[in-house]
Amino acid sequence: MEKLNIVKIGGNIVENETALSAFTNVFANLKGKKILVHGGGKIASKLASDLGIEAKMVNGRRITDLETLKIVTMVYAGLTNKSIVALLQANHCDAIGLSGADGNTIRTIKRPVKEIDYGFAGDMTPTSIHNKRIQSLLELGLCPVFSAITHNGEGQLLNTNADTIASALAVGLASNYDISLIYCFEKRGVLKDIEDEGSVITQINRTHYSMLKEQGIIADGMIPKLDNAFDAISKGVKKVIIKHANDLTDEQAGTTIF
Ligand SMILES: Nc1ncnc2c1ncn2[C@@H]1O[C@H](COP(=O)(O)OP(=O)(O)O)[C@@H](O)[C@H]1O
Ligand SMILES: CC(=O)N[C@@H](CCC(=O)OP(=O)(O)O)C(=O)O
Repeated sequence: MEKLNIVKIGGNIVENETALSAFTNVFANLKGKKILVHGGGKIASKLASDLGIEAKMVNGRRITDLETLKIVTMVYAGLTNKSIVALLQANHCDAIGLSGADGNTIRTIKRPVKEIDYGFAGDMTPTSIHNKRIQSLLELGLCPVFSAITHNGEGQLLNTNADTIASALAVGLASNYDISLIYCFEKRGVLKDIEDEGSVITQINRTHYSMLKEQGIIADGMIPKLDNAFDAISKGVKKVIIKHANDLTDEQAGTTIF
């Protein structure tokens, strides 16, 4: 099977001009078929605060009311997505920026209200990913760049966690490609001690993860990231790695999920 790299970059890289420029340069030069997924949560929270709207997060997920949905759509599917595409184009990577509504590439359902009402948050279903459409973009030689905005097929935009989008794309395309799913962020990998960049856990399985979560060593945004990573591995994705954005091409770097 042909190889496909699906790379996700987090908010700390996206909001840092120098880091983003260095990352897009390296990503643009990756050989073969590739997809980029980006977050931008920090920029959205800052803009919301500037506009007098308080960002509300529960378990690493944003509560997305109607006003917040407008902000995240402007930030993720607008400025952030187009800036990244322009940087990739400047590096001779033929990128095309997408929300899930574009080409109906990712259709989600509004998260049902249980104990918490997450508002306009979109959840994946087994048929969310339009693999044929995405495959045809890849066959055209384009590099799809996905923002964290999806749609429900009935005119409603929805906010979907970017780690989840990357994992769902990898699972959805796993029958067509030999996939490496790479989560890039601002640390060297999953760390035993969050203050020590030298304490990278090189390999992690579910049992080890549960133990470290119980001990509070793995916390915050790393929990949904690892949940998505294990979900991908259990559903046929060959390789899932969490690493520093500067280490994208370093095969030895980061934490491998198994
Ligand atoms: N054991 C750990 N190792 C590395 N990062 C961790 C760990 N526990 C918690 N974290 C936190 O998880 C964050 C990554 O999640 P998140 O902020 O959602 O990143 P992103 O925007 O890249 O998806 C890191 O910035 C770090 O603060
Ligand atoms: C529903 C939900 O939580 N969506 C995320 C989407 C952006 C994201 O995932 O950004 P990072 O990768 O930078 O965290 C949010 O609005 O924060």
